[in-house]
Order: sequence, then structure tokens, then C-alpha cells
Amino acid sequence: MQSIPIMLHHREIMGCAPTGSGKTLAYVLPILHDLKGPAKEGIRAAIICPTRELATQIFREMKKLSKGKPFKICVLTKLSNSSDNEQISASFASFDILISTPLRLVHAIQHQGLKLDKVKHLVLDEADKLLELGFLEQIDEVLASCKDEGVYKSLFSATIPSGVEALAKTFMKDPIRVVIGQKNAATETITQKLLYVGQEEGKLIAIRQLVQQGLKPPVLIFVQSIERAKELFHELVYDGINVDVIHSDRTKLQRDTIVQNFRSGKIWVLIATELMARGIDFKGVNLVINYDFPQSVASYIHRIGRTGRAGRGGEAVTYFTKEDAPYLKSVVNVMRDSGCDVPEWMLTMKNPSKNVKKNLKRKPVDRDAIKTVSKFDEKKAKKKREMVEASKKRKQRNESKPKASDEATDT
Ligand SMILES: Nc1ncnc2c1ncn2[C@@H]1O[C@H](COP(=O)(O)OP(=O)(O)OP(=O)(O)O)[C@@H](O)[C@H]1O
Repeated sequence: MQSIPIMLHHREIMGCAPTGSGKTLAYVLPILHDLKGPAKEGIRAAIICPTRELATQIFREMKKLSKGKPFKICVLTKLSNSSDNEQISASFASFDILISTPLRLVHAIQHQGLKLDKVKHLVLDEADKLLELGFLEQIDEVLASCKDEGVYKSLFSATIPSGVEALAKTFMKDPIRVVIGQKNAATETITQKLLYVGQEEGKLIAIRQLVQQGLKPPVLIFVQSIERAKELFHELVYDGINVDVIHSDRTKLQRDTIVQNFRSGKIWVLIATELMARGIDFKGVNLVINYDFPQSVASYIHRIGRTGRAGRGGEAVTYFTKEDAPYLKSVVNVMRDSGCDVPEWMLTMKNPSKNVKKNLKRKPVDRDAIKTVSKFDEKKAKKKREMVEASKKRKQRNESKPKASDEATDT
């Protein structure tokens, strides 16, 4: 309601609204209306987002909403096999709307003759992510490729920190700032819980207890690295759970198939890295489990925002160990601001300092590998291995000692 008239009046917008509240439609509808119909003038709207999965999802939404108007919409995903750049460049020019990740878009601009000089609407979806260091250089390149005068920029996210706002103002023209609900809070339809699991191995115990009590799929589980995603997958798959795992080490085809299978209900539990934390709209996810504590408040909000979408209810459980305790208060604040019940003692905890938060964002907490064997059993097994090794060595030493009879012969 707020963004449609703003964009139709060609004002730039910085829109912050909760996860699952419909930000995609908030820019897709005014763009489709403003472009009126296909024009063969070159790309007139460009939408940039951080992941391929999200780009494909936006493409699908665009296609659905533009039904009846034969707009040519293109999603830049994989690199074209054709080596004829002129041909590729000409094919780009035939599109009205383009959706892409920053890296792929910059490649097309630099090597495949893609032009953005006719772009009227430039959207940065998940803007705060796109304006982080890893993407910033490419966004600069994209901005430089758009003709400055005629382009209206729109930024959307569920989290827009003040630093990002200040940065955005340096390249936006007098933007209108729209904030729906409380800024940087989670959706109120999500029941959020924090669960203390003691040490690392407590997490597997907690998950297994949940399974025993009866999981209500679909369930999404977030971990902090690809390695840990693989480890958890091995544990759960041997438990006989209908589970799969998605991360950037998997092939594009695998990633597409997994997303499709999770959407259709073929997979009940999906283990994911941060790759799936933003923007992905799986309808009806019942539970999000933060197996590993998120590295920032924004990550927490986006991860748990995969449930409780479009007014539906949902549940989010965040496991924490002793090592996560210093960062706990940030999440507690989000829970409090989103209207969740938080124990009194948690509210009186100290807020982590800026430095502590920065360090966590840079480097995740060091964690023991995910495996069923407990530390105690592992130590016992290690001791046993060491004893066996030592006795083997003793035996070898004894055998290599010259025997009494040998000595007699030698002398
Ligand atoms: N007016 C509406 N009525 C009902 N459903 C809607 C409406 N607008 C959007 N939706 C649905 O709500 C869901 C969430 O929308 P969308 O993915 O755009 O959320 P978002 O705000 O971009 O979330 P995120 O911050 O996680 O990216 C989608 O399934 C969308 O189809």
C-alpha cells in the first residue's frame, strides 16, 4: 500500500518491512504497471538480489503477475554456453526486465555487452546484504552502468541498519523511507524460543528428542558452515529422517531440485547454510531450528523469517551453548521487541559490545564437529587407541632387541 504510489510517482524508496510481509509484490506491481507493456527498447527494469535461488523465485513471481502482458523477463543465472558475445548482447537487448545476482550481472556487463542505460527502475532486494563489503563493489559497477538521470532506485529489506541507510543516501535521490512495524524486529506471528543445550553434543540430543515427540514438517535447520551442514545431514539421514541438505558446494541442478522437492513436500527436513536465510518463500514452513546460533541479529531475523510468512503462524527454536552466551542478549532483544515472552533473567543480561558483535560477524564460534559420539566416549576411545598403539610399539621394540642366542652367535 505504501510503496506502490511512491514508486508510481517516480520517487525513490527505502522500504523496511518484516519478513514474509510481501515486499516482492511491493515493487513488482508498480514496476509492471509503470512499464505498461513490452517495448523492445532494452532492459527497463533491473532487480538485484543476493542469491540465485531468490532471483529464480522473483522471476517466477514476475511471470505470474505479468500474465496477460507479454513482457520479456530474463533471469541471469548460469553463464551462457555461446561464445558469440554479439549474439548474447543482442538477446539481452530484447528483454524488458532483468533479474540477477550482482556477480553474474557484472560479468554480463563487462564481458557480454549487457547495457543498463535504458533502466528506469533499479531494485536492490535484500538491500542491506547487497551493500555489505562482499557485494558493494559490484553494486557500484551496476550503479555506474545505469544512466544516472532516468533511473529510480528502490531498496527493500526486513533489516536496514542505520549505517546502510546512510550509505544508501549517498547514491539515492531524496528517498522516501517507509518502515512497516518495528524496525529490525521479527514477525509477530512467529513463536520464538531459546534452548540451552549445554555443549555441542546437546544439540543432536535436542533434535532427536524433537523427532521422537513428532516433528511437524516442513522444518528448516540452519547451521553456520558447509562442513557442519554435511555433518548434520549424515547424522540425521542415518536416523531415517526424510532430510536433505543445501549449500553452495552443491551443483546448481542439485540446488534447484532440492528447493523444488522441499516446496512440494518430498523433503520434510532441510538443512541449510546462510544461503537460504534471505528472501526464500517456502510456504508453510512450520519450524525453523537455528542449530548453530546466528552470527548477527539480521541473520537471526532473516533465518527465522522463513516461517510465519504471509500472516501464517510459525515456530523458531534457537539452540545455544556456553560459547554462545555472550551474544545471547541481541536475540533476546529481538524476541522482546517482537512481543515474545522472555525470562526475566535474560532481559537483565548485558548487551554484547560493538566489537564483540563485529568479531562474531567476521568469524563464527569454533565448534566441535557434529557427531553422535560424545566427548566422553571419544576420550575413552582415544585413550584405548593410544594404549593399543603403545603396546604395539612395546612389542616391536622387544622383537627388535637381539635375543640371547643371537648375541652368542654374533660374538
Ligand atoms: N496481499 C497479499 N495477500 C496474501 N498473500 C500475499 C500478499 N502479498 C504477498 N503475499 C504472499 O506472502 C508471501 C511472502 O511474500 P514475500 O516473499 O514478498 O515476502 P518478503 O516481505 O519479501 O519477505 P522476505 O523479507 O523474507 O524476503 C508470498 O508467498 C506472497 O505471495
